[in-house]
Amino acid sequence: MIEAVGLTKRYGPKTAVEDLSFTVRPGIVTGFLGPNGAGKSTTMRMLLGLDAPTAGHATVNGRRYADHPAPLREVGAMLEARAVHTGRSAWNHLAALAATHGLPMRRVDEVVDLVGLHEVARKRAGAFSLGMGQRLGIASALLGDPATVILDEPVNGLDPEGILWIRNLMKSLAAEGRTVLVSSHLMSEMALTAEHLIVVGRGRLIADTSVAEFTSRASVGQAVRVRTPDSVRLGELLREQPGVVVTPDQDSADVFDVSGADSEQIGRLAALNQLVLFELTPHQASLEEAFMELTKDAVEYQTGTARTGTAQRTADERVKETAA
Ligand SMILES: Nc1ncnc2c1ncn2[C@@H]1O[C@H](COP(=O)(O)OP(=O)(O)OP(=O)(O)O)[C@@H](O)[C@H]1O
Repeated sequence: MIEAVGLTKRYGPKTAVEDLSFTVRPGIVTGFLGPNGAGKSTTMRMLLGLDAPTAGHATVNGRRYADHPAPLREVGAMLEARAVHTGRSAWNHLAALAATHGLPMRRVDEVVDLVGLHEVARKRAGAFSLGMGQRLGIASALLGDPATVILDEPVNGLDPEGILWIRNLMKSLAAEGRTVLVSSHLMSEMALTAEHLIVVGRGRLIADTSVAEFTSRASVGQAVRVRTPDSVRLGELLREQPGVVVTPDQDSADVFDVSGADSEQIGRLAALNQLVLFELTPHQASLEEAFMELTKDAVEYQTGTARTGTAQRTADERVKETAA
């Protein structure tokens, strides 16, 4: 069990995390979700005692991380881009870690097998691919057989096979009764992996909800794809309507998505103003769109429609394909 109470972190005038309180329960995977810069890594660092909170506190199984006599047995963590670029072999790296923490050497072989690094365990870890590096990071996190596991963006940069492997690993760790907290900026990934979600934006709590609840709320949302040569004018008219959100398409100036108004309302508005329509297509808002809608005011470095852009969708689709 992880508990954060009023966690706050300021770097000079910059508030990275503000008054964040949440509980992470054992037995399920909890997704820690938020756009880039939302404060996920900073929060995780505070949970692990690597950053001192400006205010508030965090405990793991009732104690602050630093107060655990054998923290590696209590909490295993892999923080983002934690490079193990070293001349040591993977096995030696893990063995050194085990020796420092008084863990038995047989545990090194166990975790090497668990993460599928058996074949390359004696090779230099510095020459590892990103995926192998992630596996080694996870092996380090699991070395102490911890009751609590914290992983920062573990699927970043992985191929579909690696993503599937991490997803299944997290689920099995939770099924063993462990507390599993995993951060991501991809809603679709969390929908496939986590049961519960803690969503943050600009350092603040935006939602603390089950994935099922989030998904059912999100799938209610309808959007309409509009294609018109009068996109600027129609977009302006739609934005004047209460509750209507217009999202321009990245690839075509004639296309935009509308939520908060249905096809009939959009068609009538266009007719009233003598604007030409080429297409009106209702579609269900995807989970990713629902997440972006939820966090749209909390995105730190927004570049036009970048977060709805092609790269994001491609990653999203890849994850879905892997699940299929
Ligand atoms: N050491 C630091 N000094 C100053 N500002 C910092 C520091 N660490 C983080 N920040 C700022 O705090 C905010 C939260 O950063 P954090 O890395 O925790 O976000 P994140 O949700 O993990 O994002 P990402 O997914 O991009 O890693 C950002 O605005 C970041 O620039």
